[in-house]
Amino acid sequence: MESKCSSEEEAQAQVDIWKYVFGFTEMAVVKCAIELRIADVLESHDGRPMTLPELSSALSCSPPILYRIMRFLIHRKIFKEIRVGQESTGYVQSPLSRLLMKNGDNSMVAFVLLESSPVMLAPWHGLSARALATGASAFTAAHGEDVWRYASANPAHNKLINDAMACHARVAMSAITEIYADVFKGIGSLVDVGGGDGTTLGILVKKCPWIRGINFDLPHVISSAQNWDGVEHVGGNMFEKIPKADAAFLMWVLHDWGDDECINILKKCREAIPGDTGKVIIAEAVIDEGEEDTFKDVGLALDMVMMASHGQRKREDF
Ligand SMILES: C[S@@+](CC[C@H](N)C(=O)[O-])C[C@H]1O[C@@H](n2cnc3c(N)ncnc32)[C@H](O)[C@@H]1O
Ligand SMILES: O=c1cc(-c2ccc(O)cc2)oc2c(O)c(O)ccc12
Repeated sequence: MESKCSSEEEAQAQVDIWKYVFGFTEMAVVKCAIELRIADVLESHDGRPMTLPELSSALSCSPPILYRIMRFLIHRKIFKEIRVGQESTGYVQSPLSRLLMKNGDNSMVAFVLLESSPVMLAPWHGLSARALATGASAFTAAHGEDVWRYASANPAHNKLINDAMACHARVAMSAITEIYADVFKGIGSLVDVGGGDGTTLGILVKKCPWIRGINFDLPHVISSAQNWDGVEHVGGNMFEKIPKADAAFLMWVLHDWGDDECINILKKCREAIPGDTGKVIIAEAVIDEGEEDTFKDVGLALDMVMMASHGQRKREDF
């Protein structure tokens, strides 16, 4: 059956296609804003607007180039421009630009730097080859080894991953401990399997001080993890043995793996917890096919990241 488009739809398509033609510019310019520390400098101006000469001098940037960068970011509502006196305008922060401050609350800087790193971008060029073949992930095709092996041999990339995961952990754990507080009642010890740098458990133990935390991850991740009160770090391989605890927690781990590997991880969790009272708590992004939820775009993008990086798909799809 032929589907007819209205002339308005066709006109809109002529506009929309440019979003994809120039899609990469958003990530690139946001990364540039982070590197220049635009949000940090504006924040240190005590909420007062900064004019172009003031901002370019504080950042040691060329004013005409900074003007164009700011025009782009303001159009996308990342920063705001307000009137200063009769003649001039100045730049100020927005809720979005505050997430681009290096040490801001809920900073997403580390996540942007991971996703825009050359190591992460290379596999995207092999996505169609991945769809046509049944072998390794696009990451392995691009770099010759899987993400975790690559990270263990490249400390700078390992840090990018762990810092990015910590960004997500801070946001996710503040919501999880608020909304699902009851899940953690009565748990004496909890092992976070693939827990990264321990941020997740650091936050959990602070909110639920009756829990003794065991942060379990690959040895190269544990060797650079930070210290957290009430959290012990253990290095190892979750496919071999997971430290014993009353409960096992898995966040953003199962979606990295295929079905057979997930079954093996879950079996190892089963061996680590008490047979009668043990709990396995799983925190994952869910794509709900039926409903339009606020984070649907993010979930679908994350699914593509899984496909490019690990070769997996979100499990609830099938
Ligand atoms: C996507 S990250 C999630 C980190 C953390 N759970 C979070 O949500 O912030 C997956 C973690 O699994 C860890 N991992 C991968 N293979 C592992 C293995 N065989 N044994 C233990 N941890 C592993 C990685 O090092 C990484 O820290
Ligand atoms: O957003 C990501 C990114 C990665 C990732 C990190 C480093 C690489 O060299 C490739 C991919 O991995 C993720 C992941 O495993 C996950 O569970 C969620 C998000 C991401």
